[in-house]
Amino acid sequence: MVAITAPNPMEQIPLMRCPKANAGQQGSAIPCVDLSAPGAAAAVAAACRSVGFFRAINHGVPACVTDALEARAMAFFALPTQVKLDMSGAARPLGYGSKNIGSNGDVGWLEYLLLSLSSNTVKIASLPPPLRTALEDYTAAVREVGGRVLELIAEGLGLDDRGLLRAMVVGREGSDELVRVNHYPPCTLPAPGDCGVTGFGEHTDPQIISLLRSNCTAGLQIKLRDGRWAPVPPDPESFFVNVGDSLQVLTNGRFRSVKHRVVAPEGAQSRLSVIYFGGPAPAQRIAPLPQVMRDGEQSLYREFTWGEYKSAAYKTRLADHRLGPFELRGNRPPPSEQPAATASGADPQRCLHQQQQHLYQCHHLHAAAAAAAGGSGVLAEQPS
Ligand SMILES: O=C(O)CCC(=O)C(=O)O
Ligand SMILES: [Fe+2]
Repeated sequence: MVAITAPNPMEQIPLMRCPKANAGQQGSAIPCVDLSAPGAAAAVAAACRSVGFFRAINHGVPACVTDALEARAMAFFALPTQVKLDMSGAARPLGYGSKNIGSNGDVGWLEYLLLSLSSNTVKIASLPPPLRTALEDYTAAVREVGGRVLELIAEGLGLDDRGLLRAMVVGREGSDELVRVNHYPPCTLPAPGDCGVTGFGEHTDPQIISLLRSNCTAGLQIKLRDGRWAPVPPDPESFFVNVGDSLQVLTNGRFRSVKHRVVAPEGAQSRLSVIYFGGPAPAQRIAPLPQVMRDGEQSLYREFTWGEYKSAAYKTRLADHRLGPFELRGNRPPPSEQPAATASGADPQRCLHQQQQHLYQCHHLHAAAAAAAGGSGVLAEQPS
Protein backbone atom coordinates (compact mmCIF):
# COMPACT_ATOMS: atom_id res chain seq x y z
CA MET A 1 0.00 0.00 0.00
CA VAL A 2 1.29 3.48 -0.84
CA ALA A 3 0.75 6.18 1.76
CA ILE A 4 -0.12 9.50 0.18
CA THR A 5 0.49 12.51 2.37
CA ALA A 6 -1.05 15.89 1.59
CA PRO A 7 1.65 18.38 0.54
CA ASN A 8 2.66 20.72 3.33
CA PRO A 9 1.91 24.29 2.20
CA MET A 10 5.11 25.45 3.89
CA GLU A 11 7.10 23.29 1.50
CA GLN A 12 5.28 24.75 -1.46
CA ILE A 13 6.48 28.27 -0.78
CA PRO A 14 8.86 28.95 -3.66
CA LEU A 15 12.37 30.31 -3.43
CA MET A 16 13.51 33.32 -5.39
CA ARG A 17 16.97 34.25 -6.53
CA CYS A 18 17.80 37.47 -4.73
CA PRO A 19 19.90 40.29 -6.07
CA LYS A 20 23.13 40.87 -4.23
CA ALA A 21 22.81 43.81 -1.87
CA ASN A 22 24.55 46.85 -3.25
CA ALA A 23 23.56 49.93 -1.33
CA GLY A 24 24.86 52.40 -3.93
CA GLN A 25 22.89 50.86 -6.78
CA GLN A 26 19.74 50.41 -4.73
CA GLY A 27 19.53 54.05 -3.75
CA SER A 28 20.03 55.39 -7.24
CA ALA A 29 17.57 53.01 -8.96
CA ILE A 30 14.58 54.31 -7.05
CA PRO A 31 13.46 57.84 -7.81
CA CYS A 32 12.68 60.05 -4.85
CA VAL A 33 10.06 62.78 -5.24
CA ASP A 34 9.45 65.61 -2.84
CA LEU A 35 5.68 66.03 -3.15
CA SER A 36 5.88 69.58 -1.83
CA ALA A 37 8.58 70.78 -4.24
CA PRO A 38 7.79 73.05 -7.22
CA GLY A 39 8.97 70.46 -9.78
CA ALA A 40 6.91 67.63 -8.29
CA ALA A 41 4.55 67.06 -11.26
CA ALA A 42 7.40 66.67 -13.74
CA ALA A 43 9.32 64.48 -11.31
CA VAL A 44 6.33 62.20 -10.68
CA ALA A 45 5.70 61.82 -14.42
CA ALA A 46 9.39 61.12 -15.09
CA ALA A 47 9.45 58.43 -12.37
CA CYS A 48 6.24 56.82 -13.63
CA ARG A 49 7.64 56.72 -17.18
CA SER A 50 11.07 55.41 -16.30
CA VAL A 51 10.52 53.01 -13.39
CA GLY A 52 6.79 52.98 -12.60
CA PHE A 53 7.71 53.41 -8.95
CA PHE A 54 9.01 56.14 -6.67
CA ARG A 55 9.60 57.09 -3.07
CA ALA A 56 7.48 60.03 -1.96
CA ILE A 57 8.73 62.34 0.78
CA ASN A 58 7.12 65.40 2.36
CA HIS A 59 3.73 63.76 1.93
CA GLY A 60 2.12 65.34 4.99
CA VAL A 61 0.97 62.16 6.77
CA PRO A 62 1.84 62.54 10.47
CA ALA A 63 4.05 59.82 11.94
CA CYS A 64 1.53 59.30 14.76
CA VAL A 65 -0.99 58.00 12.19
CA THR A 66 1.40 55.48 10.63
CA ASP A 67 2.87 54.47 13.99
CA ALA A 68 -0.59 53.88 15.50
CA LEU A 69 -1.57 51.55 12.68
CA GLU A 70 1.73 49.70 12.86
CA ALA A 71 1.28 49.10 16.61
CA ARG A 72 -2.38 48.01 16.26
CA ALA A 73 -1.63 45.74 13.34
CA MET A 74 1.28 44.06 15.13
CA ALA A 75 -0.99 43.47 18.15
CA PHE A 76 -3.61 41.91 15.87
CA PHE A 77 -1.13 39.58 14.17
CA ALA A 78 0.19 38.46 17.57
CA LEU A 79 -3.27 37.01 18.41
CA PRO A 80 -3.96 33.27 18.05
CA THR A 81 -4.93 32.24 14.53
CA GLN A 82 -8.49 31.28 15.43
CA VAL A 83 -9.10 34.66 17.05
CA LYS A 84 -7.85 36.44 13.93
CA LEU A 85 -10.12 34.31 11.78
CA ASP A 86 -13.10 34.91 14.06
CA MET A 87 -12.50 38.65 14.00
CA SER A 88 -12.05 39.12 10.29
CA GLY A 89 -13.22 35.97 8.52
CA ALA A 90 -11.06 33.89 6.19
CA ALA A 91 -9.87 35.85 3.13
CA ARG A 92 -12.24 35.25 0.19
CA PRO A 93 -10.58 37.50 -0.96
CA LEU A 94 -11.35 39.99 1.86
CA GLY A 95 -10.49 39.07 5.44
CA TYR A 96 -7.58 37.34 7.14
CA GLY A 97 -5.29 35.13 5.10
CA SER A 98 -2.16 33.16 5.79
CA LYS A 99 0.31 31.75 3.25
CA ASN A 100 -2.32 31.48 0.51
CA ILE A 101 -2.63 34.59 -1.63
CA GLY A 102 -5.81 34.57 -3.69
CA SER A 103 -7.37 31.26 -4.64
CA ASN A 104 -5.22 30.18 -7.57
CA GLY A 105 -2.33 28.52 -5.80
CA ASP A 106 -0.04 31.42 -4.91
CA VAL A 107 1.69 30.98 -1.58
CA GLY A 108 4.10 33.11 0.41
CA TRP A 109 5.63 33.46 3.84
CA LEU A 110 3.11 35.95 5.20
CA GLU A 111 -0.21 36.53 6.84
CA TYR A 112 -2.41 39.47 5.94
CA LEU A 113 -5.61 41.38 6.29
CA LEU A 114 -7.29 42.55 3.09
CA LEU A 115 -10.03 45.09 3.62
CA SER A 116 -12.37 47.11 1.49
CA LEU A 117 -13.21 50.70 2.35
CA SER A 118 -16.31 52.51 1.36
CA SER A 119 -16.98 56.00 2.70
CA ASN A 120 -13.80 55.42 4.72
CA THR A 121 -15.45 52.68 6.76
CA VAL A 122 -13.75 49.32 7.15
CA LYS A 123 -16.52 46.90 6.29
CA ILE A 124 -15.60 44.10 8.68
CA ALA A 125 -17.61 44.83 11.82
CA SER A 126 -15.81 42.50 14.20
CA LEU A 127 -12.28 43.93 13.95
CA PRO A 128 -10.93 45.25 17.26
CA PRO A 129 -12.16 48.88 17.49
CA PRO A 130 -8.66 50.38 18.02
CA LEU A 131 -7.42 48.61 14.87
CA ARG A 132 -10.47 49.74 12.92
CA THR A 133 -9.95 53.36 14.03
CA ALA A 134 -6.24 53.22 13.20
CA LEU A 135 -7.04 51.81 9.75
CA GLU A 136 -9.65 54.46 9.05
CA ASP A 137 -7.39 57.31 10.20
CA TYR A 138 -4.55 55.92 8.14
CA THR A 139 -6.64 55.48 5.04
CA ALA A 140 -8.13 58.96 5.29
CA ALA A 141 -4.59 60.39 5.35
CA VAL A 142 -3.11 58.15 2.67
CA ARG A 143 -6.07 58.67 0.35
CA GLU A 144 -5.17 62.38 0.37
CA VAL A 145 -1.59 61.55 -0.62
CA GLY A 146 -2.96 59.32 -3.39
CA GLY A 147 -5.20 62.15 -4.55
CA ARG A 148 -2.27 64.58 -4.61
CA VAL A 149 -0.14 62.10 -6.57
CA LEU A 150 -2.97 61.62 -9.10
CA GLU A 151 -3.21 65.41 -9.52
CA LEU A 152 0.54 65.61 -10.06
CA ILE A 153 0.32 62.78 -12.59
CA ALA A 154 -2.44 64.63 -14.46
CA GLU A 155 -0.32 67.78 -14.46
CA GLY A 156 2.78 65.87 -15.53
CA LEU A 157 0.82 64.32 -18.40
CA GLY A 158 -0.33 67.79 -19.45
CA LEU A 159 -4.04 67.11 -18.89
CA ASP A 160 -6.26 70.22 -18.82
CA ASP A 161 -8.36 68.72 -16.07
CA ARG A 162 -5.92 68.23 -13.21
CA GLY A 163 -8.62 66.53 -11.13
CA LEU A 164 -9.58 63.89 -13.71
CA LEU A 165 -7.60 60.95 -12.33
CA ARG A 166 -8.11 61.91 -8.71
CA ALA A 167 -11.87 62.01 -9.23
CA MET A 168 -11.86 58.41 -10.46
CA VAL A 169 -10.65 57.20 -7.05
CA VAL A 170 -10.90 59.77 -4.28
CA GLY A 171 -14.29 60.81 -2.95
CA ARG A 172 -16.04 59.03 -5.79
CA GLU A 173 -19.18 57.12 -4.78
CA GLY A 174 -18.52 53.40 -5.29
CA SER A 175 -14.79 53.68 -6.01
CA ASP A 176 -12.86 50.52 -5.19
CA GLU A 177 -10.38 51.32 -2.46
CA LEU A 178 -8.66 48.47 -0.64
CA VAL A 179 -6.17 48.32 2.19
CA ARG A 180 -3.90 45.39 2.70
CA VAL A 181 -1.80 44.85 5.82
CA ASN A 182 0.94 42.29 5.26
CA HIS A 183 2.90 40.69 8.09
CA TYR A 184 6.01 38.68 7.23
CA PRO A 185 7.39 36.95 10.36
CA PRO A 186 11.10 36.13 10.44
CA CYS A 187 11.55 33.20 8.10
CA THR A 188 12.67 29.87 9.49
CA LEU A 189 12.70 27.96 6.19
CA PRO A 190 16.18 27.24 4.86
CA ALA A 191 17.12 28.92 1.59
CA PRO A 192 20.31 27.93 -0.20
CA GLY A 193 23.02 30.30 -1.48
CA ASP A 194 21.79 33.48 -3.08
CA CYS A 195 18.12 32.52 -2.75
CA GLY A 196 15.44 33.84 -0.45
CA VAL A 197 12.03 32.49 0.52
CA THR A 198 9.13 34.11 -1.29
CA GLY A 199 7.14 36.42 0.94
CA PHE A 200 4.89 37.76 -1.81
CA GLY A 201 5.46 36.57 -5.37
CA GLU A 202 6.15 38.86 -8.29
CA HIS A 203 3.18 40.74 -9.68
CA THR A 204 1.91 44.10 -10.79
CA ASP A 205 -0.93 45.81 -8.95
CA PRO A 206 -4.05 45.96 -11.13
CA GLN A 207 -5.45 49.27 -9.81
CA ILE A 208 -4.57 52.84 -10.86
CA ILE A 209 -2.00 53.46 -8.13
CA SER A 210 -0.89 51.87 -4.87
CA LEU A 211 0.83 53.54 -1.95
CA LEU A 212 2.93 51.38 0.34
CA ARG A 213 4.40 52.12 3.73
CA SER A 214 6.46 49.60 5.68
CA ASN A 215 8.30 49.33 8.94
CA CYS A 216 12.10 49.19 9.01
CA THR A 217 12.40 45.62 7.75
CA ALA A 218 13.61 45.10 4.18
CA GLY A 219 12.20 42.66 1.64
CA LEU A 220 10.47 44.62 -1.13
CA GLN A 221 12.10 44.45 -4.56
CA ILE A 222 11.11 46.04 -7.86
CA LYS A 223 11.93 44.92 -11.38
CA LEU A 224 13.77 47.56 -13.36
CA ARG A 225 13.24 48.04 -17.09
CA ASP A 226 16.52 46.24 -17.82
CA GLY A 227 15.18 43.14 -16.04
CA ARG A 228 17.26 43.45 -12.88
CA TRP A 229 15.58 43.22 -9.49
CA ALA A 230 16.40 46.13 -7.20
CA PRO A 231 15.90 45.91 -3.44
CA VAL A 232 13.91 48.82 -2.03
CA PRO A 233 15.57 50.03 1.18
CA PRO A 234 12.82 50.29 3.81
CA ASP A 235 11.91 53.77 4.91
CA PRO A 236 9.01 54.06 7.37
CA GLU A 237 8.82 57.82 6.84
CA SER A 238 8.19 57.63 3.11
CA PHE A 239 5.47 56.22 0.92
CA PHE A 240 6.35 54.10 -2.08
CA VAL A 241 4.07 54.69 -5.05
CA ASN A 242 3.41 51.99 -7.68
CA VAL A 243 1.98 52.57 -11.13
CA GLY A 244 -0.83 50.01 -11.52
CA ASP A 245 -2.01 48.22 -14.66
CA SER A 246 -5.01 50.54 -15.03
CA LEU A 247 -2.78 53.62 -15.13
CA GLN A 248 -0.66 51.90 -17.76
CA VAL A 249 -3.78 51.57 -19.92
CA LEU A 250 -5.03 55.10 -19.17
CA THR A 251 -1.69 56.45 -20.45
CA ASN A 252 -1.59 54.02 -23.40
CA GLY A 253 1.63 52.50 -22.10
CA ARG A 254 3.48 55.76 -21.42
CA PHE A 255 3.59 54.75 -17.77
CA ARG A 256 4.16 51.07 -17.07
CA SER A 257 3.04 49.13 -14.04
CA VAL A 258 6.02 47.97 -12.02
CA LYS A 259 6.65 44.32 -11.19
CA HIS A 260 7.44 43.88 -7.53
CA ARG A 261 7.80 41.09 -4.98
CA VAL A 262 8.83 40.53 -1.38
CA VAL A 263 11.48 38.21 0.01
CA ALA A 264 10.72 36.90 3.51
CA PRO A 265 12.79 38.43 6.33
CA GLU A 266 15.86 36.42 7.26
CA GLY A 267 16.79 38.35 10.40
CA ALA A 268 14.99 38.56 13.71
CA GLN A 269 12.47 41.21 12.68
CA SER A 270 9.05 40.93 11.07
CA ARG A 271 8.21 43.05 8.07
CA LEU A 272 4.92 44.90 8.30
CA SER A 273 3.64 46.73 5.25
CA VAL A 274 0.39 48.53 4.57
CA ILE A 275 -0.75 49.12 1.02
CA TYR A 276 -3.54 51.42 -0.12
CA PHE A 277 -4.86 50.37 -3.51
CA GLY A 278 -6.65 53.13 -5.42
CA GLY A 279 -9.16 51.56 -7.79
CA PRO A 280 -12.09 53.26 -9.54
CA ALA A 281 -15.76 52.29 -9.49
CA PRO A 282 -16.50 48.93 -11.16
CA ALA A 283 -18.29 50.62 -14.06
CA GLN A 284 -15.37 52.97 -14.79
CA ARG A 285 -14.20 52.60 -18.37
CA ILE A 286 -10.46 51.95 -18.54
CA ALA A 287 -9.12 53.17 -21.87
CA PRO A 288 -6.36 55.56 -22.96
CA LEU A 289 -7.27 59.13 -22.05
CA PRO A 290 -7.96 61.05 -25.29
CA GLN A 291 -5.81 63.93 -24.00
CA VAL A 292 -2.66 61.82 -23.86
CA MET A 293 -3.06 60.40 -27.37
CA ARG A 294 -1.15 61.89 -30.26
CA ASP A 295 -2.85 62.38 -33.66
CA GLY A 296 -3.39 58.96 -35.23
CA GLU A 297 -2.15 57.08 -32.18
CA GLN A 298 -3.86 53.73 -31.69
CA SER A 299 -4.95 52.26 -28.40
CA LEU A 300 -2.82 49.33 -27.30
CA TYR A 301 -5.73 47.79 -25.38
CA ARG A 302 -9.28 46.81 -26.03
CA GLU A 303 -11.69 48.70 -23.87
CA PHE A 304 -12.78 47.28 -20.54
CA THR A 305 -14.26 48.35 -17.25
CA TRP A 306 -12.48 48.19 -13.92
CA GLY A 307 -14.99 45.56 -12.74
CA GLU A 308 -14.18 43.40 -15.76
CA TYR A 309 -10.43 43.71 -15.26
CA LYS A 310 -10.60 43.04 -11.53
CA SER A 311 -12.58 39.85 -11.93
CA ALA A 312 -10.21 38.69 -14.70
CA ALA A 313 -7.22 39.48 -12.45
CA TYR A 314 -8.68 37.48 -9.57
CA LYS A 315 -8.80 34.41 -11.81
CA THR A 316 -5.09 34.53 -12.61
CA ARG A 317 -1.86 33.69 -10.80
CA LEU A 318 0.15 36.57 -9.33
CA ALA A 319 2.93 36.38 -11.91
CA ASP A 320 0.62 36.14 -14.94
CA HIS A 321 0.70 38.94 -17.46
CA ARG A 322 -2.79 40.06 -16.59
CA LEU A 323 -3.07 42.74 -19.23
CA GLY A 324 -2.17 40.22 -21.94
CA PRO A 325 -5.76 39.25 -22.87
CA PHE A 326 -6.66 42.95 -23.19
CA GLU A 327 -3.77 43.90 -25.48
CA LEU A 328 -4.37 44.74 -29.13
CA ARG A 329 -1.13 43.32 -30.41
CA GLY A 330 -1.44 44.66 -33.94
CA ASN A 331 -1.41 48.25 -32.72
CA ARG A 332 1.86 50.14 -32.51
CA PRO A 333 3.11 51.68 -29.27
CA PRO A 334 3.03 55.47 -28.97
CA PRO A 335 6.00 57.31 -30.44
CA SER A 336 8.69 57.33 -27.81
CA GLU A 337 8.63 60.50 -25.83
CA GLN A 338 11.24 62.24 -23.84
CA PRO A 339 10.33 62.18 -20.17
CA ALA A 340 8.32 65.34 -19.40
CA ALA A 341 11.30 66.62 -17.45
CA THR A 342 14.42 65.29 -15.89
CA ALA A 343 14.02 67.37 -12.74
CA SER A 344 13.53 65.09 -9.77
CA GLY A 345 11.52 67.52 -7.71
CA ALA A 346 13.74 66.49 -4.84
CA ASP A 347 17.32 67.28 -4.14
CA PRO A 348 19.07 63.91 -4.63
CA GLN A 349 21.62 64.74 -1.95
CA ARG A 350 18.84 65.55 0.47
CA CYS A 351 17.06 62.29 -0.34
CA LEU A 352 20.25 60.32 0.12
CA HIS A 353 20.90 62.06 3.40
CA GLN A 354 17.33 61.34 4.56
CA GLN A 355 17.69 57.71 3.57
CA GLN A 356 20.95 57.39 5.49
CA GLN A 357 19.27 58.95 8.51
CA HIS A 358 16.37 56.53 8.23
CA LEU A 359 18.63 53.53 7.95
CA TYR A 360 20.44 54.75 11.06
CA GLN A 361 17.13 55.15 12.91
CA CYS A 362 15.96 51.76 11.69
CA HIS A 363 19.12 50.15 12.99
CA HIS A 364 18.49 51.58 16.44
CA LEU A 365 14.79 50.76 16.45
CA HIS A 366 15.63 47.22 15.46
CA ALA A 367 18.08 46.84 18.28
CA ALA A 368 15.52 48.17 20.77
CA ALA A 369 12.66 46.03 19.47
CA ALA A 370 14.66 42.81 19.07
CA ALA A 371 14.31 41.55 22.61
CA ALA A 372 10.63 42.45 22.92
CA ALA A 373 9.42 41.03 19.59
CA GLY A 374 11.27 37.76 19.20
CA GLY A 375 9.01 36.69 16.29
CA SER A 376 5.38 35.67 16.73
CA GLY A 377 5.74 32.16 15.29
CA VAL A 378 2.31 32.84 13.87
CA LEU A 379 2.79 30.95 10.66
CA ALA A 380 3.78 27.81 12.45
CA GLU A 381 0.41 27.57 14.11
CA GLN A 382 -1.72 27.95 11.00
CA PRO A 383 -4.03 25.11 10.09
CA SER A 384 -2.74 23.76 6.79
O1 LIG B 1 4.11 43.70 1.43
C1 LIG B 1 4.76 44.35 0.62
O2 LIG B 1 5.76 44.97 0.91
C2 LIG B 1 4.28 44.39 -0.81
C3 LIG B 1 3.06 43.55 -1.03
C4 LIG B 1 2.37 43.83 -2.31
O3 LIG B 1 2.97 44.13 -3.29
C5 LIG B 1 0.90 43.74 -2.36
O4 LIG B 1 0.26 43.42 -1.33
O5 LIG B 1 0.34 44.00 -3.45
FE1 LIG C 1 1.67 44.67 -4.93
